[in-house]
Amino acid sequence: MTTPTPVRHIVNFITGNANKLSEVKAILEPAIQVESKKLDLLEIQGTLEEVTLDKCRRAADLVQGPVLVEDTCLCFNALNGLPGPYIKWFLESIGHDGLNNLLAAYEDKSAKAVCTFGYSPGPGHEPILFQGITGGKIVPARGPTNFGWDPIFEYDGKTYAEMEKSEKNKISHRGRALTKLQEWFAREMTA
Ligand SMILES: O=P(O)(O)OP(=O)(O)OP(=O)(O)OC[C@H]1O[C@@H](n2cnc3c(O)ncnc32)[C@H](O)[C@@H]1O
Ligand SMILES: [Mg+2]
Repeated sequence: MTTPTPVRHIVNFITGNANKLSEVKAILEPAIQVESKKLDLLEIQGTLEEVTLDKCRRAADLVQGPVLVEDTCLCFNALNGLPGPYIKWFLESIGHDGLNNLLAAYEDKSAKAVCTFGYSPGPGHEPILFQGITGGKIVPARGPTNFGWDPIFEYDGKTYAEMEKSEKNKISHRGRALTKLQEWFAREMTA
């Protein structure tokens, strides 16, 4: 009897964010090889799922092939989930201090980091979504400031920015979403 040769999967991750790319590579490789195209995709307004579905369809049309995309949200519970998918613009406009100040009037500083990946086999196919959520709280910035809102999101006593990369990837919104993607790839692509 011959043992089946393991299939090596390749994904084309479309993103304009180098930090996301390096985390995705660290988590998926070598089992899934991550290639990438740097494109800033237009993002619609809507629910977390709608934003990623549209981003994924748009990416598949642009590259005319299989694609992986991802949209990240930071949802403040006291604000019923805002800034949510608009976190990038809030962060760029008001920074870490401003984001903390948004919660000044509330006792509840809890937040959810939500990562939604969309995978499409190509144009015309409905994307498949993989979502990961990590609960934490918003705190005054601590740690290196090289990736987005990492310094103000605290999980289990440490901000994401204070963690080793491998430590963050184990418990992060992105790590959790990618565990689901890995399980799906292992199931679907070997069937
Ligand atoms: O091209 P894309 O993949 O869309 O990359 P982006 O940087 O535009 O990313 P999003 O649209 O998903 O916006 C999410 C915002 O949150 C930031 N962000 C994403 N993941 C993060 C993480 O794990 N830790 C801290 N900040 C993060 C990111 O820098 C953006 O400002
Ligand atoms: Mg974006």
